[in-house]
Amino acid sequence: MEQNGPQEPEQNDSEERTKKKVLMLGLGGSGKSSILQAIQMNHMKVADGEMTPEPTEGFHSHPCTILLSVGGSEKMRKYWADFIQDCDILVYVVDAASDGESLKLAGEELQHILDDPGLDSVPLILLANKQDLNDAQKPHDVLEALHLKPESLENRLVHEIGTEVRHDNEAIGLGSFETILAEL
Ligand SMILES: Nc1nc2c(ncn2[C@@H]2O[C@H](COP(=O)(O)OP(=O)(O)OP(=O)(O)O)[C@@H](O)[C@H]2O)c(=O)[nH]1
Ligand SMILES: [Mg+2]
Repeated sequence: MEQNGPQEPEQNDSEERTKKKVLMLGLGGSGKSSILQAIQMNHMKVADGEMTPEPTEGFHSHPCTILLSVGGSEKMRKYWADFIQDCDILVYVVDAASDGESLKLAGEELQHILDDPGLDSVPLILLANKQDLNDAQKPHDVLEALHLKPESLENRLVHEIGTEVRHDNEAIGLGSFETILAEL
């Protein structure tokens, strides 16, 4: 196909391979897209404050990280397993204010993923999102409510972080999330 616009810069494959691949999963409506958007907005705010001529690139193209989020509807969950190849860090987002049934389902879906041998010993970051809501459970209680097999957690690093994203993209907890990501 004929290209009118400027040529895309050639992708440096070896550079891409050194980036950590972070897979973000979670049931539909848990807040994955909101979290990604808030992270991108925060990076741009930093760029504005520093009078950088161009906005800082969003989290998707963070220098050391490729963050991939996959939809969590029932239809999309069938494809989760297709994305876990070469995943270095798994991020699981849970609506901490959801009812017992939804937490149970969130736990079953995560257990299914953790049972995949490809994810053996891959670190897990649990984001207990929607902490702003009155009935939100604390991160550790959310982890307990997922009823994961103890052996699934024994052989991997697990971090639990409470997060909240407001409509104006004001976000709490994402700073700790990014710090942990950078350290893993
Ligand atoms: N109160 C509150 N609402 C949130 C928070 N995070 C996300 N939401 C809301 O929850 C709804 C679902 O958020 P999304 O970010 O679309 O969820 P998702 O995980 O990307 O959902 P799928 O793409 O369907 O898998 C939206 O209405 C968000 O505004 C939060 O921390 N607190
Ligand atoms: Mg989404």
